[in-house]
Amino acid sequence: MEGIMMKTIYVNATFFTMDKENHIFENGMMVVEDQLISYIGERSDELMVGADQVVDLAGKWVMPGLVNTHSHILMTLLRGIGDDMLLKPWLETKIWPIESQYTTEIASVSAQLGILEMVKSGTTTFSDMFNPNGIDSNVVMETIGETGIRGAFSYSIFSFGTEEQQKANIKGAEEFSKKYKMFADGRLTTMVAPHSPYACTPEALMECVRIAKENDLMMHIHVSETDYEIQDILTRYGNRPVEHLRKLGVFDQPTVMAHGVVLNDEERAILKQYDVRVAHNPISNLKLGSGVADVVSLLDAGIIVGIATDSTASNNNLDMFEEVRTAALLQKGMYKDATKLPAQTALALATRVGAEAIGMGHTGSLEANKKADFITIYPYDKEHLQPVSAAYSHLLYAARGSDVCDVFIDGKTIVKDRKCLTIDEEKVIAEVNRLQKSLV
Ligand SMILES: CSC[C@H]1O[C@@H](n2cnc3c(O)ncnc32)[C@H](O)[C@@H]1O
Ligand SMILES: [Zn+2]
Repeated sequence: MEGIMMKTIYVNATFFTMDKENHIFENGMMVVEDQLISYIGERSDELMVGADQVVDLAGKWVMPGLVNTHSHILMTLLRGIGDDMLLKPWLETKIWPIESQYTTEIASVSAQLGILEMVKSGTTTFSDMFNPNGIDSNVVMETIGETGIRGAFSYSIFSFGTEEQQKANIKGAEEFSKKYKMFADGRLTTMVAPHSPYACTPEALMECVRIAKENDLMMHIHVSETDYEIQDILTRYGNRPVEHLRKLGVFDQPTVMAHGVVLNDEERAILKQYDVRVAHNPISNLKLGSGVADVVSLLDAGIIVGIATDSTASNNNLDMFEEVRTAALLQKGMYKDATKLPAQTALALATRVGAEAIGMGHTGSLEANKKADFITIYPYDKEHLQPVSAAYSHLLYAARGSDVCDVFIDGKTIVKDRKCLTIDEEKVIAEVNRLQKSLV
């Protein structure tokens, strides 16, 4: 079919566009030409002319695929390891020692399991950081490419080990970032990902800025996750993390900072000034006992915020429906004000705004000229989605990842009737269980 334009028309569904006006088209129509949406709106017989395929969605809800702005799919095999620990001992006594045993096979299978879980729960775009220690990242990237998902996959930089090892780490990150900047038909890209201000020296952070600048890449970094981190950076460098990174030039490049749990007004003003985006990981922050990010204040300050799961070792699932619901409920509870983070705003953070946060504004909403990345839910046979009349509310407050029926990315069917067409589900599950035994 190469070179031939395919025009597919989706009808008989309710379309939640998640565009800025939050249009909803009941019994609407969406036209997809190759990878792009060319029309979304009321049903029009005129536009049916020349269609290669008309798909009857039989009463389903259609919304843009969810956007997970901060994940670690290579850690999916670590689900259930290191529960009930604070971040520092969790990383230092559990996660990093286990990651030092990683092989390329473990990394690839973990990535497949993570993506399988993501797509089957409605995520079509993700932004990930991985620990490259001991693995062939080319193999992992090829594996990810085959799944059909969209996203950014970032080779992390840590200032650990000998000087030689640190140099090799930075060199590896630079080569990887360049090689895969435009990969898998443009679905996959890279960012430059220093782990954090506490795991990277100022010199390493400045090298990251250089790589990002020279290659026109975004930065992705864990920042201001815990009180401990604030004190640690203050003691080591005389400034809190945001000011420390600002001074080193990190925010001169478009940056996504994961967490932002511990921020003051002055820091929010800096983030706004430098257009730093925040990936909010509510469940991971709760589980690691880090706290609750003040999303309302971030949004009030005009900062772009996306929603994220972090890894299955601190979550412990990749269900973005659960994540965004938790995000909304936490702000209401924290402010003792039920009007905070209402359904439409929260869902926008998990779709269109999240996509913008990670520099992927070409996806995240159902609009003409955007990528055809969308998911369907059939509500009529699900008790928890009745009565169907309050659909918008249900998407935030009642829906689950397991409600997702079909997933389309770049106009291609990735999941059909809850079966992933690009990943051998049974094989991955068997391999995960075999490999996990070799790790612990
Ligand atoms: C930066 S590459 C991925 C690497 O980061 C570690 N990690 C996972 N979750 C967190 C978190 O919430 N804060 C800090 N570091 C985290 C883990 O070692 C991953 O492999
Ligand atoms: Zn993380």
